[in-house]
Amino acid sequence: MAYLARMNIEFNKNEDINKQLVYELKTKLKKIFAGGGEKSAAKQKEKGKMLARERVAYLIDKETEFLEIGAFAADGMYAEQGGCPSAGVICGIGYVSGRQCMIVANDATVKAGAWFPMTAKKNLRAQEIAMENRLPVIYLVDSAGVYLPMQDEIFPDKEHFGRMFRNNAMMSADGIVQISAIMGSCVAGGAYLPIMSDEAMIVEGTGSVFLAGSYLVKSAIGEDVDNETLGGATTHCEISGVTDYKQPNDQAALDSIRNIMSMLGEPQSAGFSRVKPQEPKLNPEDIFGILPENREKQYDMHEIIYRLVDNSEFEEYKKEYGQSIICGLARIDGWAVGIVANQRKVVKSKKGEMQFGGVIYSDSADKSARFIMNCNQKKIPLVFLQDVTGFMVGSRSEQGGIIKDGAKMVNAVANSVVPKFTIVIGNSYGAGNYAMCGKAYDPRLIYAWPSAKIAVMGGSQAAKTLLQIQAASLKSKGETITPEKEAELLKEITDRYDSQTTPFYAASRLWVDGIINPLETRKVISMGIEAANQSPIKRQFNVGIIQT
Ligand SMILES: CC(C)=CC(=O)SCCNC(=O)CCNC(=O)[C@H](O)C(C)(C)COP(=O)(O)OP(=O)(O)OC[C@H]1O[C@@H](n2cnc3c(N)ncnc32)[C@H](O)[C@@H]1OP(=O)(O)O
Repeated sequence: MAYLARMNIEFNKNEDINKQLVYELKTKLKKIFAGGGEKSAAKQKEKGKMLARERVAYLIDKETEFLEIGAFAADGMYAEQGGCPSAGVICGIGYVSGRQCMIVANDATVKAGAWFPMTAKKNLRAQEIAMENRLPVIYLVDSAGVYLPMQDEIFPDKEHFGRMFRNNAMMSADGIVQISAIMGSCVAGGAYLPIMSDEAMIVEGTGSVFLAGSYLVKSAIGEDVDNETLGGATTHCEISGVTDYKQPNDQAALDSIRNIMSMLGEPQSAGFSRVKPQEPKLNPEDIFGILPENREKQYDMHEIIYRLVDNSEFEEYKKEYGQSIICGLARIDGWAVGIVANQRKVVKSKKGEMQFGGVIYSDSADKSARFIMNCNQKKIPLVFLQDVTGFMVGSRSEQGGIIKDGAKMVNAVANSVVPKFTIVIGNSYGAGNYAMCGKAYDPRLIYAWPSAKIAVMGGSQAAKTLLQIQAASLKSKGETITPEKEAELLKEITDRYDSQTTPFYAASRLWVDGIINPLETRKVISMGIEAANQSPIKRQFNVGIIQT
């Protein structure tokens, strides 16, 4: 009874804190959804324009989900420039006339939709998702081009603005549909994008598209001309032939896109297995009470898995072996998935030794590599549930060949041809982030729970490591570090690490596609597999050279 009472107290405490984190997430999102603010929104409205989020809401099918990508992009990154909510562009997967597509909508309330460095990263991520899944792309364009004060960070490099048009061309050649609506000023860099789409429509009176606006034309060649004459709907639909359809207002342009989308031919199918979806038998709301409020504490990851999968049924692979990672088959919203999840409670190794929770050992890496290969063989999409502190360190582990077993797992993850989805539940530290399909390993989608922490190592670990390096360096010069200086340094490093380890820090830099309420996890994975199912696997699964 005492144990149960203690469990209840823990459960309630976890529940309070995890629900509070979700509340904070919603509050932050609400602020971000306000874009560039009321004054700026009113200016757009005066021109008769809809706001970017209103356009997206009007475009998508009623009562369908919109899976937003990068809502937190750039959050807190450009304070000096007055901020750049959602990096000034709304991106996400939505349903238009029954078809899943990628929607990219510039937010003109944020510096006239000009591109900051994170705007480029986000646009390219949206295109990457579209390309991998062969999703049609709808661009609702309203952009002043490069954010001029930061041009050196946006303009010429491979992952900068120019890559967008390169991708437009490559996608078009690859048969991926792209439709654009010019719904505001599209200047310079902003001008190519719609015209490189398959077809572009333009809104009369508010839409304009030109390589240089009236100010630049005046300074470059001395011509006095207004923006409407330079590149308005009449110029481009009647004189230049640059745009394909003239629309009287935003609503008409969006209706026209819906009409075009309704006529697309059927997509191909990758043939992933799906049966009738079932809700989990165990209540997903319990996750709030099971997930410890503190990232150091243990819990049984099985309990989370049972609350994410259909009918709470999980076919566990090598259950008794390499237990610090849990592998197994299940269904999520009807889709067959192979789950690879870090176990966060202490487990026993095959030799009966205790293994720390959240740590990858030789046996668990070896098991995971084989399970991942199996899923590739069977065309089953992979889902990684991350709560990992890294690979096991120390002489015993090194002598046991942890590097070669870890390399095997990394190899299998990197070479997987089935789509991969990653949910960062708790810690995502060190090479554990890589082996568990962090952003560098091409997950089709990667989302974090508000409880996530992403860094090369935990704050206090990093501080102690750095301190030892510094102390050794001083010692080699015949100096010592005072206890006061040591304490000051420890605090400074821990604070910096802690501030950089939050899910918000990660999401603002697009290390993850977003932060979600744990209850949204099934939806994210299901929509992700539905998208991936439109892109047949082209490559034969083959791992590189692995050490046995
Ligand atoms: C990629 C390549 C090859 C090239 C490029 O992209 S170069 C970029 C060239 N772009 C321009 O020259 C556009 C300049 N902007 C404009 O002409 C106008 O802003 C507009 C016609 C696009 C929109 O006019 P609107 O009256 O609706 O909005 P503004 O009041 O003018 O602007 C709102 C807000 O945004 C700032 N802004 C606008 N464009 C840029 C930009 N390109 N870079 C930096 N900042 C920009 C503008 O200063 C204003 O800021 P505040 O709200 O802080 O005053």
